[in-house]
Amino acid sequence: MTTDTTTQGATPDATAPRETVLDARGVTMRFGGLTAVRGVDLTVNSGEIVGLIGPNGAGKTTFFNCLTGLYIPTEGEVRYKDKVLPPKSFKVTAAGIARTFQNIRLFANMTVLENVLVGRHTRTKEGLWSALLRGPGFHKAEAASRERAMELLEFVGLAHKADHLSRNLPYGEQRKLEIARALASEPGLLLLDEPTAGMNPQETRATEELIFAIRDMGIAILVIEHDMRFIMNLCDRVAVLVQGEKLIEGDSATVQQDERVIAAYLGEPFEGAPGEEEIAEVERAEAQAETQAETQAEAEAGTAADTTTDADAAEATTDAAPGKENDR
Ligand SMILES: Nc1ncnc2c1ncn2[C@@H]1O[C@H](COP(=O)(O)OP(=O)(O)OP(=O)(O)O)[C@@H](O)[C@H]1O
Repeated sequence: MTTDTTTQGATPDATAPRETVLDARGVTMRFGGLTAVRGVDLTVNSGEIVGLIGPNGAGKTTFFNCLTGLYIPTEGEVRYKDKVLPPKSFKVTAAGIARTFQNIRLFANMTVLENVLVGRHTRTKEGLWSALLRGPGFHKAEAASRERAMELLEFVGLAHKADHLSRNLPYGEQRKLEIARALASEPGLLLLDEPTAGMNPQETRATEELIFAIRDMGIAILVIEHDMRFIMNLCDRVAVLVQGEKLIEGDSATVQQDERVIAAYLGEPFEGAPGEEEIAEVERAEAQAETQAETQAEAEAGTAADTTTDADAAEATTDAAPGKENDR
């Protein structure tokens, strides 16, 4: 990777004026009877890396989908730089929000470079006729797009694989390519859905550095992740979703120490919890087996003691038998 690895979790210039990049208010998403997201407010400011965490099924991806026009929220409003977002994903991308997906969505049979070029289409002005006629305007725009795409591949460390088919990249590099493709739309806000899923510790560390470098380019970031160490090290602010609702929001230390967050992650035993009865049954059976084993051990020890006594007694009897010495 060619990014500057000296960057840290704190924003580069804390005194720089902050602009609200994303402003989600009262976002609710219902699927029939299920409320996946309920009244969630969240802001992301320029220069910030904000984390969104929560247990499985908490509604994190659904919330992302509401922000990016994949879902139209049942209630609430999402603004990007003070403009209400249109409910269409390509328009949201054009407005300035790019994203990656939890399940990588690359064009498997396209090259690495082509995948990034696809990501640029919202920023190219050449229309259909220009493309069909392939005039000078088209060639100029195409050359500029390729140049920018190569810069982005250089940035994520994949320039040397520009001609490889994306399906042949190792998993960690596919995630990097997804990020390069998202950056190709020149976003002001990048949403990352589990960017380190399936990565080894080295790849995770490299991704952390890459995200800091993206932030330093002036792109605000909202990231979903299950790796707590990664998120706490990376983020200026963390919001916690539990069962569709925002439980708490704050800096890493505040969130990490919050007992409700710990309980939501580790789980607290509660009356009638699934499996409680089974656990109790296993414990009873184990206790019973232990008692039986102890009783048996005692019984065996007792028998052994009896046998020893009998033997000793027999020996004593033999020793005491008259004429014994004479028999030897
Ligand atoms: N399209 C859909 N139709 C019906 N229910 C859905 C849909 N999408 C998500 N859900 C439900 O909404 C809830 C929240 O799911 P979501 O995927 O947003 O959670 P998550 O926090 O991203 O989970 P994970 O960490 O496992 O990815 C879940 O109960 C899920 O089954």
